[in-house]
Amino acid sequence: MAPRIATLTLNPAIDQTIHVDHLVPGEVHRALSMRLDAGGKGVNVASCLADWGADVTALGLLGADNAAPFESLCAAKGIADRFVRVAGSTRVNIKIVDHADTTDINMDGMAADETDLARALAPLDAFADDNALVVLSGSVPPACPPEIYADLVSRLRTDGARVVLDTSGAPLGHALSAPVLPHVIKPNRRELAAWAGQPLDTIEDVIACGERLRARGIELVVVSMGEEGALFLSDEGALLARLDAGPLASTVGAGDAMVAGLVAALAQKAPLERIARLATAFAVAKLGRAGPHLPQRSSVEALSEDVVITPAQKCGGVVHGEV
Ligand SMILES: Nc1ncnc2c1ncn2[C@@H]1O[C@H](COP(=O)(O)OP(=O)(O)O)[C@@H](O)[C@H]1O
Ligand SMILES: O=P(O)(O)OC[C@H]1O[C@](O)(COP(=O)(O)O)[C@@H](O)[C@@H]1O
Repeated sequence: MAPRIATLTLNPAIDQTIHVDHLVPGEVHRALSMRLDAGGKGVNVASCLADWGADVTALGLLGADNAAPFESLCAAKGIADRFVRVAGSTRVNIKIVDHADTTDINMDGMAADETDLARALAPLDAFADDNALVVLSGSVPPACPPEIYADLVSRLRTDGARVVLDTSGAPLGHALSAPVLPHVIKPNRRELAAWAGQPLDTIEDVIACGERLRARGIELVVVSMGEEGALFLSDEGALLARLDAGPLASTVGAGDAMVAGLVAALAQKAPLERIARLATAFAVAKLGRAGPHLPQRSSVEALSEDVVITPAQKCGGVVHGEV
């Protein structure tokens, strides 16, 4: 039986993407176009999984004053909307896209009190069992304890659920030093370096750091590295996966699409190479589109066949760090 999939987004965002020709700090710009997308990490993961054809339940907190884009997204894609509405507005994050880069300006978000958080998490109690796959994604709202993911991982794993974690900063630090660890993590290289407290300049550095985490008991460590691709580390080995992207519509949400792809593969109990292919195909497919959307499933499958997989031994060798 296919696992039931839920995403948790405690700090969602409406992404306001503004296209300009050439961004110059300090200058006045004329926008070429603007769009608004319901976003935030778990929302994007749910959206890509729904495009893939998976049944997915989205949990978290939404500001009641501007919940409409999230409601439309869930309705359009058949995502089960279990978000709790709270007084106020969900943050708006600014994404400035020019000919070369995407510049992100992310807000803190609405403060959430204990009652809000308890209400947002309550549906997980009924959801989490040994056939559940739960994705915990993104930053946490102001005033939310940074240990929240560490505590949740323990609670979900006690109930038998498999847990994928994609966060950064203090919430990641707490989750990685807790006694009970997530099954899967997907930091990007910068987030992993911040956790390690040292630069990870080479692929060997990234592998060594990922292997330290695996040695502590995380089953699958995926480190995304932008256009360099991503590293996938499990007890099946270490793979580097990469695919040239076509014209980039927006890099926002590429990491979330990658998480969606690895969840899609985990739901199929796929081996490591298939996980790496599908996760990379999801990410690259998303890069061609603005907003957290994928093309039809057959196109994503076709991309997955084109992904270039290199055993990590060939790109530097597996390094086993200290526990
Ligand atoms: N310019 C690019 N060319 C090819 N693949 C890319 C590019 N940018 C991102 N990707 C793919 O998307 C994945 C996630 O992107 P990344 O920027 O590392 O994540 P995040 O959004 O979490 O920072 C990468 O591992 C890679 O597979
Ligand atoms: O929760 P955070 O870390 O503040 O990030 C939120 C932002 O990240 C996104 O989820 C995109 O994330 P990725 O580009 O890492 O996939 C945006 O939709 C959102 O604005």
